[in-house]
Amino acid sequence: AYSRQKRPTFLCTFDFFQLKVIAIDEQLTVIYEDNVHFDKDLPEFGYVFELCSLITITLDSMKSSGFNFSHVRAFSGAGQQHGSVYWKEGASQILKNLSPDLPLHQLLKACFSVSDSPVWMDSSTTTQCLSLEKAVGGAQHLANITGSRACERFTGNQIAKIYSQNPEFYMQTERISVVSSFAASLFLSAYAPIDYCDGSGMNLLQIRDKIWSTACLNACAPGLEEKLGPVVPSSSVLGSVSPYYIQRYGFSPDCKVVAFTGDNPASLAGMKLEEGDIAISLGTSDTLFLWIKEPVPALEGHIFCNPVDSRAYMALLCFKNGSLIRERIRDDCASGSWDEFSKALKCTVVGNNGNLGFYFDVIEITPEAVGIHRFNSDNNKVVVTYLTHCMPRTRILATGGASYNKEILQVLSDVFSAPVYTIDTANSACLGCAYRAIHGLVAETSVSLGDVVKLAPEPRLVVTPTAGADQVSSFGISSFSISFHFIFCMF
Ligand SMILES: Nc1ncnc2c1ncn2[C@@H]1O[C@H](COP(=O)(O)OP(=O)(O)O)[C@@H](O)[C@H]1O
Ligand SMILES: O=C(CO)[C@@H](O)[C@H](O)COP(=O)(O)O
Repeated sequence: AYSRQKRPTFLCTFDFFQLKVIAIDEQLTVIYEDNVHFDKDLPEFGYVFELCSLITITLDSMKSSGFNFSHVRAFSGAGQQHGSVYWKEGASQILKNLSPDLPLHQLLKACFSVSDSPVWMDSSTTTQCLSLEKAVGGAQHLANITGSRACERFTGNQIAKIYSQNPEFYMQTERISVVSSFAASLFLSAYAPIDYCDGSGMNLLQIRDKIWSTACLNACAPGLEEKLGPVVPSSSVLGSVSPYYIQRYGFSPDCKVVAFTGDNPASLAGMKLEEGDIAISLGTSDTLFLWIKEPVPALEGHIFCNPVDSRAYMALLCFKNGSLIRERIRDDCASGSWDEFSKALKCTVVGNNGNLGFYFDVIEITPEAVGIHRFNSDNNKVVVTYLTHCMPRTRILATGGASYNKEILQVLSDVFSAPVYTIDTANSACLGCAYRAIHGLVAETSVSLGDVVKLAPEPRLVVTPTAGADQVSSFGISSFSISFHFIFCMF
């Protein structure tokens, strides 16, 4: 099916639970899409190797389905933000000499100095966060430099913890990648630089100057700049795909690898976000993000460099208790069925007669809170202020696994009093990387991503606010972030 003249651009996204792949042709039409999950397909492996295994499984399966890799002009990818991978001394030599007869996870066995690579869900670095903020003159000052106050999951603090608890592992490390640059390194068979956008999820990058902050690096671990390598614009062509993929899968030697980035930044590209839009990704985490022109870092939320336009920025709020909570509630209250879950939502009146609950099974990031907090309509504990954040023209662009659920999108629409749109795939990060791959080929000529993808399908309207929803007083809530939780807790 893929041997037609059109040359597909191929991309993948990675996190530590699943790998997704999408290929698009020159008309920006999706011609291949697949997901591989760890738990189903790889129960016997552990961690970073699992990601390598997923890449092999996915590419092998594309090959056996007849996918013509020789037509791929460029690809890019995305990975969960903040996670880190520690390459052991000598790993770059092993990477350079991969035998195409063997799968990646077998070839890279001796390559890692830390076997349990930290992922974004890790919250065990409070000590390191406090010390980083102190070292640079306080939380707001750190936010002014790096876009965020010190966050437990951010890579700099994770590195600082590894250095303080296992200095020998740190010393044996020749390179530290984030998940996205790790995956790009596999395709280049050489260490890939970190892109500006994922670099700004580390508490280490000066987001205005786009250089590592010496003060932050020094506060985390010695010799860190060398282990991190350079940072590059997110649209950079990093090089050509390595001989391993040419020989094993038939990629063209001209196929370019465009810098990989974070999953949320890639979704921003995939959803073709416009000013005034709010994107909401309902994946494992729930995230809300916007395209912004000027960074105004605060103590809540994050400002990242924009993955599409190096002069702009991206604001993001991340909520840890996302799909995993919805799954728990589905299992507790809806017999484990999304259909039952949706029916329950559908027959709940807008505003749930003033009953509401906040469900933080694990310590939440935004806000820092834990436990289950439910309030009935007589309870005064919820501070009432109406949402004022949506402009009349605001569109909510929803993505991620839970955006398949129309009833959840209806609640979203009612809470924000704004129409909710989706794109044809919930894998917007994947699609965004395909767009970024094409853009990478022309980015140096100052063509914008918007120009490259202007023919791509526009987001589709799925739901509009229920009449009167904006008048329901129980929707009065104290902050934007609380509102975001509230929408999932109505039944
Ligand atoms: N019909 C549905 N209704 C609500 N949630 C769903 C539905 N289908 C899938 N999900 C949720 O989507 C999540 C996966 O979303 P996805 O965007 O693929 O995750 P990730 O953030 O890891 O890339 C699952 O954890 C699951 O709970
Ligand atoms: O930490 C963040 C954003 O700051 C998360 O959004 C991660 O980027 C991973 O998200 P999931 O794919 O697990 O939802």
